[in-house]
Amino acid sequence: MAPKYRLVYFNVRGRAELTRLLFAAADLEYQDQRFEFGSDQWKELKPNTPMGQAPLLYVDDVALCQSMTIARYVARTTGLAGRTPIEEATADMIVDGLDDMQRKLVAMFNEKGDEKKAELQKEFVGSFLPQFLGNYEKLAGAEGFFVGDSLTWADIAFFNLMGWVTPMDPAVLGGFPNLSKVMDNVQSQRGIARWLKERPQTKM
Ligand SMILES: N[C@@H](CCC(=O)N[C@@H](CS)C(=O)NCC(=O)O)C(=O)O
Repeated sequence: MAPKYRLVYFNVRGRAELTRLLFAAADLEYQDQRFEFGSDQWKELKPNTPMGQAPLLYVDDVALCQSMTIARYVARTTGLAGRTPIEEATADMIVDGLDDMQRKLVAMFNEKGDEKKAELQKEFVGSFLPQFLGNYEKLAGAEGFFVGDSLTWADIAFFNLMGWVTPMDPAVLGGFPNLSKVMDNVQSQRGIARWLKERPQTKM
């Protein structure tokens, strides 16, 4: 019998959205259970989770935590992790590299001081981002896939993280044709296109 999947997270995109996109891409049924931050439901569940944090993915009775472990597991289960060990490692490299950008974004968004925030933004937009995207542009093929000639979780993870960046500058990928193609490939994938239309409108 096929396993039952239940994803538990807060009512935001945050650290669960990559997994939701993967389920959508594979058209794999799962329960998308959402709590409010600080809710009684979460307070009750927290002590009974492996590390006291969400997201969690329950695969039948097995509880997995750590967002990237969960996403990688779903990518493997759905054939989106790469076809060979070297393809899998290449996809992992792209995904792990995104963490550098994510840490910068989180630091910037969490910064409370106006002056410091402006300084971080200036460094991000003026220096970090062009260099980062320049590297990723070379890693994406002209067909718009980071690995081989078909969609993997690397493409989906890139698309997902760019959701934080494009609201700041919608034209940010203007000079990056391969990366623009990655974005098109992901958002036009049937299951993902449907999820993007129907997903709850929440905070990032
Ligand atoms: N490294 C973990 C971090 C998980 C994490 O920080 N989760 C936060 C929400 S984004 C959380 O569970 N906060 C509620 C709490 O700690 O009670 C992952 O990637 O899953």
